[in-house]
Amino acid sequence: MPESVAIKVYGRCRPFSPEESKKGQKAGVSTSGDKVVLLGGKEQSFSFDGAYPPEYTNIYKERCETLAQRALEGYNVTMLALGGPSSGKSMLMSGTEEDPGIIPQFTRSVFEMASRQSGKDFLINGLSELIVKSVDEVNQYFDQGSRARKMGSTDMRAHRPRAHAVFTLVIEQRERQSSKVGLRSVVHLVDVAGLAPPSSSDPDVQAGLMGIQEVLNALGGPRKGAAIPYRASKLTRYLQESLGGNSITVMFALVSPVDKAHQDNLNTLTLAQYAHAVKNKVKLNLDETNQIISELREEISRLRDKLASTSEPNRDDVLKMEELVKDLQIAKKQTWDEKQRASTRSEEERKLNLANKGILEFVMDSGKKGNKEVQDKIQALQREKDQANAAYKDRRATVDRLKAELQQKIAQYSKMAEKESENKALVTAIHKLKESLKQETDKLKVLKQALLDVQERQNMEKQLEERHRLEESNKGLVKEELDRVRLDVDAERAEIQMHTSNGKTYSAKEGEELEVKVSEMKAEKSVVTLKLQCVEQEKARMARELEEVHRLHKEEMELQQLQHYQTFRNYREMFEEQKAAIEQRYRHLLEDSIQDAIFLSARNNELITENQDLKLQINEMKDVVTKLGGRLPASVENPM
Ligand SMILES: Nc1ncnc2c1ncn2[C@@H]1O[C@H](COP(=O)(O)OP(=O)(O)OP(=O)(O)O)[C@@H](O)[C@H]1O
Repeated sequence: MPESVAIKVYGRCRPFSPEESKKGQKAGVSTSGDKVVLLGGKEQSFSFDGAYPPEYTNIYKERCETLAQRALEGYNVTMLALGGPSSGKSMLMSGTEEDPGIIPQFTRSVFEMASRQSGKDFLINGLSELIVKSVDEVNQYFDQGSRARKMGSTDMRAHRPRAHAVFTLVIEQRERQSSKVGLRSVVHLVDVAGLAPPSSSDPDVQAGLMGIQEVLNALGGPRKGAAIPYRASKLTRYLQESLGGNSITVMFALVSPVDKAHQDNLNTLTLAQYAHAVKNKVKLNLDETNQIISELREEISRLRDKLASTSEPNRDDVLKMEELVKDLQIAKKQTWDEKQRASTRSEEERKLNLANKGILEFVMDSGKKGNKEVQDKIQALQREKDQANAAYKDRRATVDRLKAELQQKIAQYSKMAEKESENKALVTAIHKLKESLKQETDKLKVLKQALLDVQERQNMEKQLEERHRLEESNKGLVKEELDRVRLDVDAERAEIQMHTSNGKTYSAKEGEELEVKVSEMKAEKSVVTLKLQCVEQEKARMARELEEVHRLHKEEMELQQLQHYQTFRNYREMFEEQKAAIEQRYRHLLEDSIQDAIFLSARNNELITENQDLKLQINEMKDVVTKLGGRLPASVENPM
C-alpha cells in the first residue's frame, strides 16, 4: 500500500557576496524559525518545514543523509533545488571541491552505506546507462555533465538561465544467498535552472520551467484539482514520480539575500508554498523482472504448443506470439545479469581501446630495444583486424538488409497475392533471397571466425613479445653479473702476476687471504649460476602457465562456437518450419486454383454445348416460322 508522504520544503537564503556587500546592497530577506520573510514595503512571510539562514552550513547532514538510507531501503528519492538566478542552487547541489554540495555527499553516503551491507549485491547505474563502481567514477561523470551544462557566465550580474541539471542514480540490489525479490530505487537530484523571466533562448529550458510551475500549480496551487500537466515538458515527464507520485521528495527553496531579487524570490517562495501542500504516494520498489520473465516464458510455451497443434495457425495467435517474444526480449534486458554483462562489455571495450593505444605507444618507443619483427607483426595483425572488422560490418549490413527484404516478401506473400503468377514471382524472389541470405550468412561466419583467429593470434603475439622482453632483460642482468665476477677475478689475477713478476713472494698469511678471496668469488659465481637456473625455471613455469591459459581460452572458444552453432541450428529449424508451412499453404492454394480451373473449364464446355443446342433450336424455329410465312422479331433474328 502506498503511504501518503508530504513533500518536505526548506527555505534557504545564501550569504551576501563580497561584491553585493561592497556595493552596499539592501537586504531583502530574513529567516526566523521555519519562516522565510520577504522584506520591503509589505512584509510577506512563508512557512515551511524549516528555514536556513545564510550562516547555516549543515544542511546535508541534517536533511539529506537519511535519504541515502531510504534509497538503499528501496524507496525513490528526489531532492530538488528551486530558485531564481544566483540564488545558490548550484552551490547547494554541487558545491565546490573544498565545500562539496548535496550531490557528491549523497553519492558518497550511498556507496559507503552499500559497502557496509554484506551479503548483498548492488548495481548502481549513474546517468541512466553507465554502471558505476565507485564514488570517484560517479564524480567524474558528474563533473563532465556539469561542464557541459555550464552555459552562462558566472558573473552574477550577467546571468543567462542555463540548462536544468538532473542527476539520476538507479540503485538495484539483491540478496546474495536468497531468491527473494530484489529492490530497485531511483534517485533524482535536480537543479532547476533559474526561475527567471522568460529571457532564455533555449525553448527546452523555458518549457521545463513553465512545466514545473504548471505542475505545482495543479498539485497544490490555484489550479488544484485540475489535470496535472506532466506531459507539458521533458523535465516534468521525467519528474512525474517526484512531484505527486512515488518518491520521497525534498525541495529546497533558495532565495538571494538582496532586495533587488525580490520578484525572483517571491516567485520561488510562492511555488515552494504550492509544493508544501503536495502529498506523494510512496511505496517500496520491488524488482519483479525475474518473475515477469518466467510468466512470459510460460505464456509463450503455451501459445507455441497451441500453434504447433494446428495446421492452420490463427493469425491473432501468431501476432500475440510476436508481442510476447518482444516483451520477453525487453524484460531480459532488465535482468541483473544482462545489465552486468552489458556493463562488463562496455568496460572491456574501454579497456581494449586503451590497450590498443598503449601498444602503439610501446611500439613507438621500443624501436631501439624491442623485437622489431614481433612489433611489426602486431601492427600488421592490428591492420588485418581492422580490415576484417570493416568487412564484417559490411557483410552484417548486407545480411540485415537481406533479412529485412526477406521478411517483407514473406509478409507480402502471406497477405496472399491474387494472381498465381504474382505468387510464383514472390516464391521465386523468396527462394533467391533465402539463397543469398544463406550465402551471406556463411560468408559472415567465415569472417567472424577469421576475426576471432586474428584476435587470438594478436594476443599470442603480444604475450610472446612480453616473454621475449622479460627473457632478454633477465639474460642481460645475469650476463652483467657474470662479467662483473669475471672482471674481478681477472683483475685479481693480473695483480698477483704483476707482483710475482716483480719478484714479490707471498707469505703464508697472504696466500691464505688470497685463497679465501678466490673461494669467495667462486661462491659468488655459483650464486649467480643458481640465480640463472632459477630464472630458467621461472621461465619454464611461466611458459606452462601461458599454455594452460591458452588451452582454457581455446576450450572456451570452442564451447562458444558450439553454442553459436546450436543457436544457428535453432534458427534454421524455425526457418525451415516456416518455409514448409508457407510451401504447404502455397500448394493448397495451387490445388484449389487448379480445381477451380478444371471446374470452370468443364462448366464452360457445358455452356458452349448448351449454346449450340439453343442456336440449333432457334434455327429450327426460324425455318418453321418462315415456312408458315411469318417474320421473327429482330432479337430472335440476331441472337447474341
Ligand atoms: N552558501 C553559500 N556560501 C557562500 N557563497 C554562496 C553560497 N551559495 C551561493 N553562493 C555564491 O553565490 C553565487 C551564486 O550561486 P550559484 O551559482 O550557486 O547560484 P545558482 O542559483 O546556481 O545560479 P544560476 O541558476 O543563475 O546558475 C556564487 O558566486 C556562489 O559562490
